[in-house]
Amino acid sequence: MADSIQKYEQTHLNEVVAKIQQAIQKATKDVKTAETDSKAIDKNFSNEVRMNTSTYSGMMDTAISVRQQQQLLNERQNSWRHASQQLDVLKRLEKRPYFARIDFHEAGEKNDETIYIGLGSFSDTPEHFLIYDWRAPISSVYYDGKLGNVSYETPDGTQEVDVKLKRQFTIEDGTIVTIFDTDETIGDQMLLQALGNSSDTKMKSIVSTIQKEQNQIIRDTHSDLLFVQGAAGSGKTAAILQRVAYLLYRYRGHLTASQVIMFSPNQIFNDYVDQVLPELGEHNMVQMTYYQFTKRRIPNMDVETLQQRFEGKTDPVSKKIRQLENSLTYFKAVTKYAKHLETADMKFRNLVFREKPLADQERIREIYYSFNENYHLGNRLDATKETLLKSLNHRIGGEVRSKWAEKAVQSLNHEDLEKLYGGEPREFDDSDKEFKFLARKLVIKALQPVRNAIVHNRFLNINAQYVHFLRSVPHLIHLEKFGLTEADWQGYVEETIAGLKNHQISLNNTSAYLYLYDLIVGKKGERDMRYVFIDEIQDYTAFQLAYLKFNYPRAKFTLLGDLNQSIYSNENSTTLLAELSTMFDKDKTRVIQLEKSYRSTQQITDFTKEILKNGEAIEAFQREGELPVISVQATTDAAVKRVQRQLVQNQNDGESTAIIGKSVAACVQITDALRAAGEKVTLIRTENQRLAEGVVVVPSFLAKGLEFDAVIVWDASEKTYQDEDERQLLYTICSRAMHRLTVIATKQMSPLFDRVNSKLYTTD
Ligand SMILES: Nc1ncnc2c1ncn2[C@@H]1O[C@H](COP(=O)(O)OP(=O)(O)OP(=O)(O)O)[C@@H](O)[C@H]1O
Repeated sequence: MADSIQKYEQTHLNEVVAKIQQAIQKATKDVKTAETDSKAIDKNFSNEVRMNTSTYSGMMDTAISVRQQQQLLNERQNSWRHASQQLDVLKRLEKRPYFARIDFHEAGEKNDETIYIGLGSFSDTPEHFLIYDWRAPISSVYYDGKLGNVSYETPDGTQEVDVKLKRQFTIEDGTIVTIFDTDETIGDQMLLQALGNSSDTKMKSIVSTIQKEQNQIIRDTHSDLLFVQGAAGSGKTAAILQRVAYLLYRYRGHLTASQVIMFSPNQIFNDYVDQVLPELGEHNMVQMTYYQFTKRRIPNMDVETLQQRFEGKTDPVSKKIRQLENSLTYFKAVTKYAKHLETADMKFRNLVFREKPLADQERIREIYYSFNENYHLGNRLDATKETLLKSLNHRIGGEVRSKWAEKAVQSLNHEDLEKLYGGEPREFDDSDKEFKFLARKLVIKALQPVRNAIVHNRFLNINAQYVHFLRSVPHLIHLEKFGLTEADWQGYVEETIAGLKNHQISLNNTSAYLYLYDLIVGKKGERDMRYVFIDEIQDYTAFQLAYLKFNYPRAKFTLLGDLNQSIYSNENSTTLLAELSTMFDKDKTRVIQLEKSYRSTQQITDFTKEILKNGEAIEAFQREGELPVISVQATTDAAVKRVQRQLVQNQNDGESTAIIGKSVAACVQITDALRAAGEKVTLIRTENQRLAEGVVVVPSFLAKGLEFDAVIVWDASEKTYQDEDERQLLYTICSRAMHRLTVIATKQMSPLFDRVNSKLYTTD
């Protein structure tokens, strides 16, 4: 790059930085003023607001003045919040004000325009922007096209511009380090530089190098369902995190981070991505795993964990049963069954008071079915509750005259009496009235648990109801279409009942159980949630997706996945796609395909994609590295030694390493062996652990979505990976590596590598 350009840009940068610094000074003052103002108001509050509650007008005055002070305080606090947010943005901009410049000509305008793009916007006068936020409509031009005519979307419609220059900068502490002029979407050089960095325990934002297809994902505002199918490492996760930031900016004032929820594969992944939005100056959205989403609603059950699900039964009948439970057919069966409950078969529990039924199941059933057919499940239940509460109130009179109440009043001590009288006047005409007063209070208190039980639907027998549903399945679904007999199913139902008795429930049953409960109580879902993101969609079932859609009825969905990375191999991810298309309006569905893989070197991507049978479409990003190594050792001991040698080499080359085993057991095996040999490694056993620095050992199902400089695949032997349907799992594991991949086996390599061209790896 010519020196004159470098000089020009550095001078411009210096001017901008100087203005930012001025703004920082002013913002710092504003924050202080707002702080002092708040304190002063607080002080005033105690000095000036006189509490006068002796007369009605005095009370009014006091109330008005409290309110005025409160309003003042709120205003000051708002301006404080605003000023400190502003200061935050400015401080971020001071270090790295922008990363790009574009020059363009807008149709109808006299002159060309130059704008600089950074993490936030900055202007010295209201109309004069020195930096544009990367999410501003015009910034889209930087990501979207080449030089020449480019269109971009604004809230007022599509605009055309003629782009004349696209320039990228790397800036460190106020100094320009590199400048690239480019006519590519985002010049490869800049991307190369970004991708050359080492892995980290936290994911970083990618705003300066967002690719064209990723930009489409980020800025889509029309689709109700945005489905992103992309190869491992194609930046799906990166793109959606920037998408959240974009949406928060685009709908500022109407959308908050709490109205955006992201479902991620496991807690480790949540932890891995939780810095991206703060780095972009935004609050994190709500983040959850599907397991957490369901588990919080049935705290007294042990819901099947990721590990149990991963290591679950693989016999043919269990597989078929899972296929059935995963399907939309099953979801519809629950819906149909619930509808049927409007006319018959609801299960109730007795409402018990003092060991006798206050209303027994029969009576409750009578009430429940006494309402006409216009009452649907939710309002039928509400009406039942109302009737039950009324009869509870009628009951009070009777109980006041009961023996137990009389006895209870007689045994009240002084302290109890004080409590029962509370602040109420104690003058009674006669002792009978006083007795009734006290007895009434005692009865109401004693009936409170029953009242709570009614309010909280505890008279529903949801467990029995669910079992009844399971038993009804053969009447609702043609089992033979799923290759199952009635006996297969009944066997499974018995197993589930036994589990429920021990407070154990599978994730599939949890979904159906909760859905049935929601229908019975007429739950309408969280209508406030506006955007739902689901990462690694291939690991969800159609049932779960339908249930999430039911839970967030007004939200737009962004689903990301790679049908080649389905790790619960026995579930069929292509059916998922077909079922998905029936759930959303076709006109409002958009599918975006990402084929380029950015995570790994060309050598690693070329190798991993050959593990797949249909991996041709995956395109490697041209970044050179060494060939993957396959190493088959004669004994386990030798294999462990081979791992140790690799660790030394990785460490010498500054590559952080993850050893990925298939199951927890395999990970424990290698961890123990390495520790016995004096190595320091961190074993990640459960999803609630955090990623640590240094060497980590991770089971495959927890490595989802993560990446590491170097990956050692532990025990890729024939005995470990044999099944055709483990191909995708192996692909997922290998595709976690950014720069170096070592595959280690004992005795015999897994046949799943047979189709990989031998030129694509070396052996030792
Ligand atoms: N435009 C980009 N600029 C810079 N880095 C990028 C870009 N796109 C993706 N990356 C990087 O590539 C790596 C892989 O991205 P990401 O984890 O989002 O992929 P993914 O599609 O979610 O992968 P997987 O399906 O394997 O979980 C990350 O390190 C990410 O930062």
